[in-house]
Amino acid sequence: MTDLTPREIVSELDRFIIGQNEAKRAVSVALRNRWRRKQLGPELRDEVYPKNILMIGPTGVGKTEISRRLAKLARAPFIKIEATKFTEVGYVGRDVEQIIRDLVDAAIFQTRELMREDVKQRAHEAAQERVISAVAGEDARAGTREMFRKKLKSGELDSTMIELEVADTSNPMGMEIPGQPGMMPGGMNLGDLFGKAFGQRTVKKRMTVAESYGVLIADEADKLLDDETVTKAAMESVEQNGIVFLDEIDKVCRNADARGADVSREGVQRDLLPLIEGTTVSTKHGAIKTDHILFIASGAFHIAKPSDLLPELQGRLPIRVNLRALTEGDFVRILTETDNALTRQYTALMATEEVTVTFTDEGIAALAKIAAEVNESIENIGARRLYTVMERVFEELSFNAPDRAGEAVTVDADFVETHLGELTRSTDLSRYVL
Ligand SMILES: Nc1ncnc2c1ncn2[C@@H]1O[C@H](COP(=O)(O)OP(=O)(O)OP(=O)(O)O)[C@@H](O)[C@H]1O
Repeated sequence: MTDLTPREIVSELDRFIIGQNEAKRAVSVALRNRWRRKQLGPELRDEVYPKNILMIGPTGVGKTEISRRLAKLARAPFIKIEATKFTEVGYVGRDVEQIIRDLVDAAIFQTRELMREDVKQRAHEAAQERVISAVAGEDARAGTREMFRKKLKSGELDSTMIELEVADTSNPMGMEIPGQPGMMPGGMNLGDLFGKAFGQRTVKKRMTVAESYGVLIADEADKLLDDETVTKAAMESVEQNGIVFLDEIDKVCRNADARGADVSREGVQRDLLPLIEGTTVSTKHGAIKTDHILFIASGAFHIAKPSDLLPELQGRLPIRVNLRALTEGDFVRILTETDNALTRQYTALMATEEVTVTFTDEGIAALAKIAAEVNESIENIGARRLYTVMERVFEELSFNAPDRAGEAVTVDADFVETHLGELTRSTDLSRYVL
C-alpha cells in the first residue's frame, strides 16, 4: 500500500512510460482510491468497490507496462493473463478461478521477497556469525571471533573456502516437471510436501566466503520468516491490493472475428464476471474474496467494440481509457528519456566490455525513424519494434565487443545506416529480422 497522491503516482510512472497520460491518470486514481478506502470506517469500507479499468489501445503502447509499474509502486501482487487462454482447445472448462490461485502464488513469492528485505539487517548479522563460525570454528573465543569479524568486513576473507550447511532448495526427487518448477500437476508443491514430511532438508556446500553471503542471507531471512506469516500476509495483500491484468478482452467478444465458436468466447466473459463482481475463490492456502481486487482489462478493439462485451461486464469496467499509437517522436523519447531507456541499457552493457558507446541525436533520430517505418510497412507492434531495431544495430558490436576493449563507438546516423540501411530498404528482409 502506498500513500502517494495521484500526481506523485503519475510522475513515478513518467519515469518509465512516455505519454499515455489518460491511462496514467486513471490508474493513479484507482490506486489512490484504495488508500482512501483504507481511511474509511469499517462499515463503509466494505461497501466501496474498486472501479475497474478498460484500457483500449493497439499492441505495444504501454498498457501492460503502466499496470505492471503501478503494481510495483504499490507493492501490489500482480498477474497478467490473456482472456483468450480460456478459449483454447484443452482449456475449455478450465476454471478462471485459477487466475486468483496464480495471483496468490505470485503474492507469496512477492511477500517473501519484501519481507526478506525487511529482515535483511537481522539476517545480515546472523549470516555474518555463521561465516565466522565456519572460518574460525564453532567454539572460537570471543576475541578470535572479533578478529575474524574485522577481517570479514575488510573483505580479507572473501576468497577463503568454507563449508556450510544450508537449506536444500533443489527438487528432492530430482524430477523434472513441466510447467512451473516444483509444482505437481494438481497444484501441489513438492517443496511443501517434502518439507512437511521430512522437516527442512539441509545440504553441505563448499563455497568462498564472498559467494556464501547471498546464500546465507537468504537462508537466515527464511528462518526469520515462517511460512505461515508469509502466507497470511500474502493472502491479505491479494484481497486488499491485488491487481489482475486481463489482456485481449476484445478477443472474447462475439464480433472479434469470423473464426472460432462465439459461444465459448461469451462463455469466457460469463465465467470472468463473478470474479470481477466479487466472489470467493478457494485456494490451497484458504479462501480469497475477490471483491476488492482491481481488474484492468485491455484490448486493441480493432474489430469488436467495448459495447460488444456482455452488458454486465461493461458495467464492471466503468473506467475507459484510450492509449494512442506511438509516433516517431515518442520513439525518440522512449529511447532517451526513460530511466530504463534502451540507449542507457546498451551503453551500460557495452561498458562492461570496456567499450564506450555514445549516441548522437542524429543516430537516435535515425533509429526512431526506422522503427516507425518498419511498424508502418510491416506490422505495428509499437515500442516493441525498438527492441528488434536496437538488437540488430548492435548485433556486430555485441559479438565483437570483447576484442574491442578500450575503444569508443559513436552511434550516429552513419552507424545506423551502415548496420540497418540495407535491411530497411527490403521489406522482405526486414520482415524476418526487424
Ligand atoms: N509509452 C511507452 N513508453 C515507454 N515504453 C513503452 C511505451 N509503450 C510500450 N513501451 C515498451 O514496449 C514494450 C511493450 O509494451 P507493453 O507490454 O506495455 O504493451 P501493451 O500495450 O500491453 O501491448 P499488448 O496488449 O500487446 O501486451 C514494453 O517493454 C514497454 O516498456
